[in-house]
Amino acid sequence: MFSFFRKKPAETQPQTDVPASQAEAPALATDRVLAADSAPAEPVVAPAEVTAAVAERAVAQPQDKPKLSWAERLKAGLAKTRDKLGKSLASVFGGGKIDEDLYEELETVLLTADMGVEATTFLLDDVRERVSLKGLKDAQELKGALKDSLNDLIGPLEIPLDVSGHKPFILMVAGVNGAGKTTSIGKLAKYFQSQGKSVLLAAGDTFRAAAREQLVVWGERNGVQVIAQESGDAAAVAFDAVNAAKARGVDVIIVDTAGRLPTQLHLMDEIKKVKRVVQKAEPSGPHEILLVLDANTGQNAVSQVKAFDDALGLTGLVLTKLDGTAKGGVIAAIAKQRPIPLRFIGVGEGIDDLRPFGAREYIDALFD
Ligand SMILES: Nc1nc2c(ncn2[C@@H]2O[C@H](COP(=O)(O)OP(=O)(O)OP(=O)(O)O)[C@@H](O)[C@H]2O)c(=O)[nH]1
Repeated sequence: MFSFFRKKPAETQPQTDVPASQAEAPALATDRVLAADSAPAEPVVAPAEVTAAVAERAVAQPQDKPKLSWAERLKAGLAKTRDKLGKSLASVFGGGKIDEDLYEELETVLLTADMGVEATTFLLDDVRERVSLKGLKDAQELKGALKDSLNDLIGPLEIPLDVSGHKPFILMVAGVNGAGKTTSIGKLAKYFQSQGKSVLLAAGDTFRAAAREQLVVWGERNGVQVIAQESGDAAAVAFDAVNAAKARGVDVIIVDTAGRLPTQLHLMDEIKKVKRVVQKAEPSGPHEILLVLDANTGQNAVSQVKAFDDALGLTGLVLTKLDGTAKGGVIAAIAKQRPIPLRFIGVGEGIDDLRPFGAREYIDALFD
């Protein structure tokens, strides 16, 4: 489980403004938890398995490792993709003249980096055009042309999320099981807090008790308000949370939802209902519907984007776990087939390892 949700030894526990009684009893589940800023009226002790799961996942974040810059972490995170892509490209760009054999080699490399057929065809055509326009002759000059083509393709996905237009700004998070939704929400909450925004989380993953407890405990320890219900449906949690956020003047509300596959039609109906109910609580919302994708799924991520977009009308994407995969090229496939803004990318388990997507820095980390 994600490191900042894991329990750490006592001496490394972070200081928080949560009362000691709460901090020492993180495994309390409440009928309705108004974490951090108000004590629950009648707390109920969580079942043993939930308690154990929470203890396992709870809190902790100061990292003992030396702090690397984002550019360094991005580069380290993309090592696997770079290794695969870079090594193969090195042989393509290695020397010699630009000819059909070389384009064929390039095509294979792009396909194996999970860019997909459409993006690969686009990139090859675009590179050919650049080569003839600039009169390039040498294979070594191809690298710059490819980087520029890739930038033209994925650059339009770089549209940062601006939460200043609404108060509360309602952000709904969707994705398949285990994509990294709950952990990304923790990272996003910290990210918005660091921008001086107040954040409220709606623990709308009502299928997995541990996911709810995970958010509640994490919220308590980090001064982030969490709305959760021990039972009930996700839509009800979202409705309550939006109203609470309005009443409390919160800047950003993030609604977690349970993982689901696009083929599970009843669950897709359920998440559509969450959206409709959010709209009942606040007609202008949700202001952002984010799909969290696990980069390891490669081309399957594109199918997920299409299916969730058709069902919900996505406004943004989060691509996690780029650090554990050689399939980083999937961004190009998404850009070609369903270009939805890629708001954030995740390259590790640390709280700071999720950042806004920057096309140029991504390409540089991939090639250099
Ligand atoms: N290496 C790495 N691991 C990550 C990243 N983001 C999330 N994870 C891990 O992915 C696993 C699943 O994350 P969760 O947040 O529980 O996923 P989820 O989508 O909420 O899961 P469900 O609630 O079951 O749908 C955890 O072990 C996280 O630590 C990342 O960018 N890099």
